[in-house]
Amino acid sequence: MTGKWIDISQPLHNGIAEWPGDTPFHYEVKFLKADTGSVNIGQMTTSMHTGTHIDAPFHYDNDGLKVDELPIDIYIGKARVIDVTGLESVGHSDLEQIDFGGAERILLKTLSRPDADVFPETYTFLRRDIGPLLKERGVRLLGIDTPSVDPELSKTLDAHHSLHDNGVLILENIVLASVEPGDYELIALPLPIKGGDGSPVRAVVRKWEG
Ligand SMILES: N[C@@H](CC(=O)c1ccccc1NC=O)C(=O)O
Ligand SMILES: [Zn+2]
Ligand SMILES: [Zn+2]
Repeated sequence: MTGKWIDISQPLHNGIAEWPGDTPFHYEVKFLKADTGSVNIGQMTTSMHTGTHIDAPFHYDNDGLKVDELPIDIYIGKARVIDVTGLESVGHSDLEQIDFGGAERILLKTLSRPDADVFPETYTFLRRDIGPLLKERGVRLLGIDTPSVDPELSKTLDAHHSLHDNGVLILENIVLASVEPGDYELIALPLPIKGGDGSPVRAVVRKWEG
């Protein structure tokens, strides 16, 4: 018996918090069935970095890969959820003693972003020494339950670059409040947006039955 799928995505709705200054998420039914005679047709406006999403390296590197160029196998497979609650930041020294179990994907549970509708004043961020450790352990995807792997006011995006320089892709704004540490199967596929700097994803996990 395989476990139930758990949705770890932030529901997208008018009122979800965008990155400060960025495009707000908006969805509306633009054409009503009453008017078209046959169908309701919705329209959505969004930043690529609102809600649960992946960053394409092009987001922070003009020469980086775009969404449609990323390998999809990164976003499907075994992932280990690691509890890092209570830490102001996470780096090499916080993770070096932790067993990743050979997982190519790790999901960090910080619980530092309690409400998807409010952009947090502070949240747990990653330090620049994290990339080499993850590479050494064979990690290819880092997921986190915060709006960014870097602090809000960072202009140098040290954590984004440290991960990128070490071949680790990034998944942000996942919801891990009801997910216990352990091994899971993850699916978090980006949309094939040509030239995209990122993409919303529907992220789901279920307990790994290895
Ligand atoms: N790095 C964040 C987003 C980000 O930094 C951002 C998003 C929209 C508008 C401005 C942003 N950063 C500005 O310095 C992310 O990856 O989602
Ligand atoms: Zn992003
Ligand atoms: Zn990011």
